[in-house]
Amino acid sequence: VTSIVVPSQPFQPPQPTQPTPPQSLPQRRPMMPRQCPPLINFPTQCRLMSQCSVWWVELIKSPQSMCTNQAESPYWKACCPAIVGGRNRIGAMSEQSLDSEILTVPKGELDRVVNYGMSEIGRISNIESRLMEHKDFLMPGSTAFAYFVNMKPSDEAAPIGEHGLMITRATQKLKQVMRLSNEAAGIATQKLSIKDTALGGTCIPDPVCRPSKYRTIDGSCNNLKSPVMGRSNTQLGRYLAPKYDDGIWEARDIGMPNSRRVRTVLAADHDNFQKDTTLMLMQFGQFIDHDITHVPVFQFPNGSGISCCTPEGKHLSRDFLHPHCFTLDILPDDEFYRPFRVECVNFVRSMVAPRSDCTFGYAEQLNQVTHWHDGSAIYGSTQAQSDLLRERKGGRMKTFSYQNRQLLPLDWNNKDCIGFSDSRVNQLIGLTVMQTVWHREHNRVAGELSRINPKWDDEKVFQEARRIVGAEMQHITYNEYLPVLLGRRIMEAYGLLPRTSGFFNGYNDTINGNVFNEFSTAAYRYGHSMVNHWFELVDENGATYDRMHLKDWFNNPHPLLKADVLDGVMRGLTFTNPEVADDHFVSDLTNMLFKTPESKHGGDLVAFNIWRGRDHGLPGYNAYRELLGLRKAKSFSEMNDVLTPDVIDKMASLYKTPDEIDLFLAGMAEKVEPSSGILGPTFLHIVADQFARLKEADRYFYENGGQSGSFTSDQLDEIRKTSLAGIFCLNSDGIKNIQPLTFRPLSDINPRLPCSAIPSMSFAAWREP
Ligand code: HEM
Repeated sequence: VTSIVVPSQPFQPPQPTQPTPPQSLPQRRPMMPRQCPPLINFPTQCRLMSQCSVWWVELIKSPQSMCTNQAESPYWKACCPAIVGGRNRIGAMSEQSLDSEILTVPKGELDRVVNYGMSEIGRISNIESRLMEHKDFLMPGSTAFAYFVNMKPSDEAAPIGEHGLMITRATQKLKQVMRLSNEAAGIATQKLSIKDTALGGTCIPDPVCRPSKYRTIDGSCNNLKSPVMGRSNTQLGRYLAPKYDDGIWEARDIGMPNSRRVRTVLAADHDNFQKDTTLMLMQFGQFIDHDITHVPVFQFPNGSGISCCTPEGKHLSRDFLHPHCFTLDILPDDEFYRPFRVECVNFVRSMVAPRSDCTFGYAEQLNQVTHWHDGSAIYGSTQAQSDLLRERKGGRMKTFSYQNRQLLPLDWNNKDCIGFSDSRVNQLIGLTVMQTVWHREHNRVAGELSRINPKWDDEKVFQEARRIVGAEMQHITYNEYLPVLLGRRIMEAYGLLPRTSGFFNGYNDTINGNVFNEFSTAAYRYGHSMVNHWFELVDENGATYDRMHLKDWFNNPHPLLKADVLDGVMRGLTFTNPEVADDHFVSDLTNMLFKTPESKHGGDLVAFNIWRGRDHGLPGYNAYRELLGLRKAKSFSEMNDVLTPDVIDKMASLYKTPDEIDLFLAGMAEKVEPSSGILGPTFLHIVADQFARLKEADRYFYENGGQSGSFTSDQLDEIRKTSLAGIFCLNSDGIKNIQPLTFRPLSDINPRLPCSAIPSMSFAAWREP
């Protein structure tokens, strides 16, 4: 199946769309062909550079394919083939079907276990009162507190997590009273509904869906047959059933090697730069991750963070340990932590969600943001969050105006940027820059819409602007970002390539559009490996004038008050190469994560990723090899198809059997095939499949035709002119030059150009008579 279709028309020179601007393009201009040459035997047309981004690998070898002609159009262009189609994906991973025995449980017994589950909340609350008296909560200023801020449940998530916990505890009791095997306890119990029990009130009611051109804020009513699909505060999906120690929720821990040790042996800090991408790939990747997934951890009822270790990094006595602690042990031979005498690192278990089908069964983790790629990182994932972010004038979002620059609104203490759209917004400067730029883009679009449609009220302008901004984000993701991450071959196989024209008609309401646990807890954390030691601040001439070391700037957005920082960071992201996505990570993340000015050391994000995988019961790497059609390894050496002998030897020194190997680091260590983007096969397929779900299962996907939220074809053609470079030109403080493809480094085909050579959409197609 191919989605590349030969255009039936011979090459037509493009029609000028705008008058020629006064700015001139760089002197070293590639050749301008009179007729577009074929590219790997496909006929081509002269298109905007951003619309040729999936052909980067070929274009870079074929500079004669550049076709910018200022007499016709001010924009930077290349000759590349048309892409139409994008249906019938052949690459597909499916959820494991769970066959199980039928359980018959007398009603009285069910009621008893349900009461037990409910009483657990009271028991935990008693423990919590004692711990609060003992001051076992996290204090601002500590690394553990800074970590907690990024993992904090929203007001809406906290009670739902409590519901999930009651059901999980009831299932654990059911296992005990019925003497069930691990498998039966986690899987067969899913045939038992909780609807007619005292926990029935925790079942997620189906919302009443009205036909609408706009997405709901909480993501519900996207799939009309399954209106809760993708809603915020619902469970993650899974490809494979979990391997919890008790089959239900006990973390996968028995007999497993220490996760910090796994990290230090397998993943050293070692700089190696990915030459054909920019650090923007890392930063955009994190931003869209925050749009689709955020699993919070448990907290105290008053919103304080749970402390699982003493402030000096020692273990608490059992009497003072919160039941949701899953502390990370530091072994005595740990070279980094030993001088600080740290033995214990704070780690709290992820919140669990009631199962969407309202049954007993193994625990599923809670996603507190909408699963859809819908801009929820800008707009919030609940009505209350959205309400707090809106200005209620002209369809705008609130801003904090500082020296005539529009920044993100401040939090209650007037200290940091507000976290209603996403509580992780202050985590690092690059992310706050990204959030700010997209926030501004909303207000820019709202301004343009109000200008051409002065009769529209605040609500209409807000919803239309949100719809357009969501579409722009999706377009950049599928058109510019994913092709770099996955490569064109996998993009084609999974039907991910965006079309050059026309609608996508592959909406499928039978596909589960939720984010999957394997994606959020392992595969999509690939981006942690691409993080650099610092953010460079670069000026308009391309010179680096400052560096912000990651370890010194966690959770500190204040530099953005300085006039040149937003643009400086943005330019830095487009100028710098990231670290290679592999099994190496910078020490700023592996020893210094969330270090505060008061502390000398921080946490280890890679050890946390491994630990989180066990908290979520993710099966081992070998199970995913089998799922993806690689050979299930009986011995370590059988993994030599995708792992190097060095990695295999290290794994054999840590794990007893191949089945134990944690998914995250094995996925990162896999060899990358040429033409398969930047990920090894396991993560490549998990990520591709997730983005295929987010496309095909999303009724509001921007390219869809024939749906209530579909754009007109004229509008869609305008959205297709959007590029990340264009978004930066329009929303920076004063960026004047940028390369057209910001995920790719500067080159002859991707030079720094004046912003006037980067197109942006016109709003005429939104004008209402
Ligand atoms: C300096 C940059 C970054 C920092 C400091 C950071 C930090 C974190 C932290 C603390 C967590 C939670 C760990 C836990 O489970 O306990 C996390 C989760 C995650 N990170 Fe990152 N991250 C960074 C960049 C990225 C990038 C570039 C990507 C992807 C391209 C990414 C993807 C993810 C994903 C998918 C999760 C899981 C989110 C969830 O489901 O809750 N991160 N990150």
